[in-house]
Amino acid sequence: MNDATRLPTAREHTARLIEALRAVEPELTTVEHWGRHLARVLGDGGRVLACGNGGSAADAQHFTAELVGRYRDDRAPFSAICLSSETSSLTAIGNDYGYDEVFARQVRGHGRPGDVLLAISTSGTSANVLRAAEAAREVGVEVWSLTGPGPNALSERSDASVCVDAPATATVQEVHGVLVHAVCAAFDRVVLGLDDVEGNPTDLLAATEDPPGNGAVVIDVRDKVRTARGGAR
Ligand SMILES: O=C(CO)[C@@H](O)[C@H](O)[C@H](O)[C@H](O)COP(=O)(O)O
Ligand SMILES: [Zn+2]
Repeated sequence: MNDATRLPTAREHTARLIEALRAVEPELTTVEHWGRHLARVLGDGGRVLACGNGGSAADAQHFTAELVGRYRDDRAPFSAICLSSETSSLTAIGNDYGYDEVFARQVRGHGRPGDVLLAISTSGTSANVLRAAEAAREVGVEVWSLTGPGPNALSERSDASVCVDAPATATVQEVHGVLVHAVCAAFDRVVLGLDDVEGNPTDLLAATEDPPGNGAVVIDVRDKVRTARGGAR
């Protein structure tokens, strides 16, 4: 059996993962930004949607569960829906409109301007995920994607994306899992007012990273964050 068809040993598998994690390091500022931006969107009553197929469906579901439940520390729940977990919607839409529409139709149903869609695809070419990204942009939902090597069709349909440059689907999925947790940690650092990696208190106002003049949103976030912290002022 030649090297292309041979399945890696556990040691080789782990070595490939370490290499892929090193390669994705320049993208970590993007996922930190996503976490901080989500704190503003969800704190203001917005919503995040997530979707993917197979292992990426599991990643999408894992992500939304961290936000509705909790990542590490206790806090208020936030609105996050995994479109791949809605079995009755998935089967009905798939049956009535075709599998390519299963996520897009849900995006049109749940998404509101300013919301975020996290679209996950290792190939970056799955038709139902591409349709979801297109539908999101049509209704004013921001599209972030986690993909394999890029650029690809999904990254080209996204407002921002992190493309993991690894040849194996399994490795890409494993790196996506790390990135999902990194987004959640950045989100919680803002919501819970925890120190950032340099030991500086995370400043909620700075975290919005929006130009001045959007005061109402910031105030709303502060209220939600106070609730998230259990009402402490
Ligand atoms: O988990 C795995 C492979 O590790 C599979 O279930 C894999 O997710 C499926 O083949 C998906 O259909 C792949 O879709 P995508 O990541 O290319 O969008
Ligand atoms: Zn898998």
